[in-house]
Amino acid sequence: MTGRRGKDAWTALGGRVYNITPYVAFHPGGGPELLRAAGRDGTRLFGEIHPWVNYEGMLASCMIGMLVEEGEEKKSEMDDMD
Ligand code: HEM
Repeated sequence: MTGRRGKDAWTALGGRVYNITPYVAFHPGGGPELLRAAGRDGTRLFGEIHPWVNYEGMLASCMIGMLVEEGEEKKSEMDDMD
């Protein structure tokens, strides 16, 4: 609950969306620094600071899904059943 209005903070990295909330307290660069990427695509910011960090491994259990462009959402068969 470190995002805006008491919600979880999400970011996108390399085309994947992560809930970074559980990691905020552990980020070596500090919580506020990490949260600069919250609510947006953090790929460029991340790469400017530490491109060598293996975020895919570190945040594997925090992954939510793939980032898609607006209007690009794939409709699932489940929607048709509604
Ligand atoms: C979202 C995923 C992120 C992960 C998994 C992550 C992970 C890490 C790790 C492992 C380090 C230590 C690196 C080292 O000592 O070689 C670090 C340091 C740092 N991170 Fe991140 N980071 C993330 C995002 C960000 C973002 C978005 C920013 C800035 C906007 C940021 C800013 C920093 C800074 C400034 C340090 C350096 C701290 C120091 O050397 O004192 N990080 N991060």
